[in-house]
Amino acid sequence: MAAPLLIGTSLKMYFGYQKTLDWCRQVTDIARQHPAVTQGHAALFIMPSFPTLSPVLEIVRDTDIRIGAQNLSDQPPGAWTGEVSAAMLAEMGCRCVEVGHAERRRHFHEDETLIAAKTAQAMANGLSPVLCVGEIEQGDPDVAASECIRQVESALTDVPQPRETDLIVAYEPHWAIGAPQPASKEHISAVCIKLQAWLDGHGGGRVIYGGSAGPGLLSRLEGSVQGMFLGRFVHDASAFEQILDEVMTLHDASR
Ligand SMILES: O=C[C@H](O)COP(=O)(O)O
Repeated sequence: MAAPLLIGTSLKMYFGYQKTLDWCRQVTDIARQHPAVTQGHAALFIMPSFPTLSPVLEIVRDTDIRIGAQNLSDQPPGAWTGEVSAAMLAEMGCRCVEVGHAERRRHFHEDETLIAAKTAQAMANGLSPVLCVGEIEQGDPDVAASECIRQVESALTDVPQPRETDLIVAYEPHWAIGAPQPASKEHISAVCIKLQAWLDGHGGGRVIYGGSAGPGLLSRLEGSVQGMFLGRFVHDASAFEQILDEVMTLHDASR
């Protein structure tokens, strides 16, 4: 059977505590009964804010939904006030963690050295990095693909080979994040196919797309991505169900 499509979301800092738990319960209820999930065609991950990780882990306890943090420290446990270690996230039951998101690069000045250290910390503790890469300005997809490959290579600098932890690469063109619509399907496909080919030759990993993604996009991408990294357009949890319906339709069409 083909690997399940990865359908994940970061809730960023949009929701409060109670709304996060309510939303996660809704999505978990959808996942429990949706054939795309129960038949193994979709694998879900959710990245809520730090204070909600523990109750959200409890909400998804009897499912295979992966929970991850939106950030981690680049350091092992120690005197780093206000930071959260990869070791603690793994101990809690997190299975993935976001690294290198455009908002952290832009607003928190995270540079490539820091992103490489965070990626290495994640992997050393068995957390799959959801490594976000993408070009800043809209332009030629070949140039964008080269830039993304360069960013992935840089992020993996400190990771020992062969890699022992799964890598998820989220292609998120900065200009398409928080926009009215995603990048064009031609642009996304051209970049993701090149990025995936590079990963296939360099230790593996799976490319998903994020940036104003919502219902309908996965179908339009016709197999050129291995999943979606969703934001605002799944804040209504029913959108998650629509995307899982698409996964099922794609699966049925491929038989
Ligand atoms: O983490 C998710 C991405 O940055 C996409 O967010 P967005 O779909 O709200 O643009």
